Amino acid sequence: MNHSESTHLGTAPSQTHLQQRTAVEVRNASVIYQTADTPVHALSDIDLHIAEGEFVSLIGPSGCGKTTLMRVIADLEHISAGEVLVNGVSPHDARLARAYGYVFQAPALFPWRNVLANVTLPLQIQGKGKAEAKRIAMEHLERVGLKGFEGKYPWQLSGGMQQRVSIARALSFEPKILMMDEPFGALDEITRDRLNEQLQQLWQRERRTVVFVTHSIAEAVYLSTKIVVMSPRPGRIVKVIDSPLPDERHLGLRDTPAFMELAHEVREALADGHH
Ligand SMILES: Nc1ncnc2c1ncn2[C@@H]1O[C@H](COP(=O)(O)OP(=O)(O)OP(=O)(O)O)[C@@H](O)[C@H]1O
Repeated sequence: MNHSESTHLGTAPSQTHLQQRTAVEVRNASVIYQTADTPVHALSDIDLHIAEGEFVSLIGPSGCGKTTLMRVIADLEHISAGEVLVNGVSPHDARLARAYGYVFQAPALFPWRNVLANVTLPLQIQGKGKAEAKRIAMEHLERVGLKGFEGKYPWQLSGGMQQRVSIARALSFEPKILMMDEPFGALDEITRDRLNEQLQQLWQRERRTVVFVTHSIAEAVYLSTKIVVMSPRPGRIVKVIDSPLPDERHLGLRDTPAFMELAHEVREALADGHH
């Protein structure tokens, strides 16, 4: 297995202009969960570098530690060995500095609050005044295409719209890093395609660092500037692939040879991880 191998398939011209400041640095990190019977070695010797503004997907078989790696970066899980730095500080300090926005598989909205109140609540908890929280929330709801839906309740929205509310909520804090754990996994394929396209456009506009967990090769290839392929437990990085695709993407790109070639490379790396 070729641990942490980096392949450069060429660099899209616009990527050369990206700021290359480090967002996340993971060095030699391992995670062992202590359970009642045997310890579970979830991650082993992880080395990963994420530059500011990158869209990074973690892909691998079920149980390989994708969520664990994301949780380690986001200070939701402790490493058993190694080192993790986020914006040059520990994940804990990064969290205190409100570096993270989280979007999980289930939208986690309060059913008794309307869309606006779901987005304003954490802002108000953070100490923002009511009017300011509303202004920020409306701005972010508009960015995810939900202007006009602020008075609706979660049960009045489709799953895709609910997920867009949670994206607006995560972005309303202007987080440095957006952590997304299979955010579209529960949605039908057409909705998922649309949200992929919208997320790509959002990333285009804001160039925020994104760490994205997915099972889907197509999703990872379509969205990412960097694809991190992981092996079954204990989770290791099999390959890190820097995408040669242009930064600006439309869904039609999926039918191009360059897209298919990259998807093939990811599939091969996933298969290698099983050996
Ligand atoms: N709190 C915990 N205690 C014990 N074992 C755990 C704990 N959390 C995760 N694990 C185990 O660690 C391994 C990695 O889990 P993790 O959820 O990170 O994988 P994953 O790649 O995100 O999986 P999936 O794709 O199915 O969501 C799994 O074998 C899981 O059962």
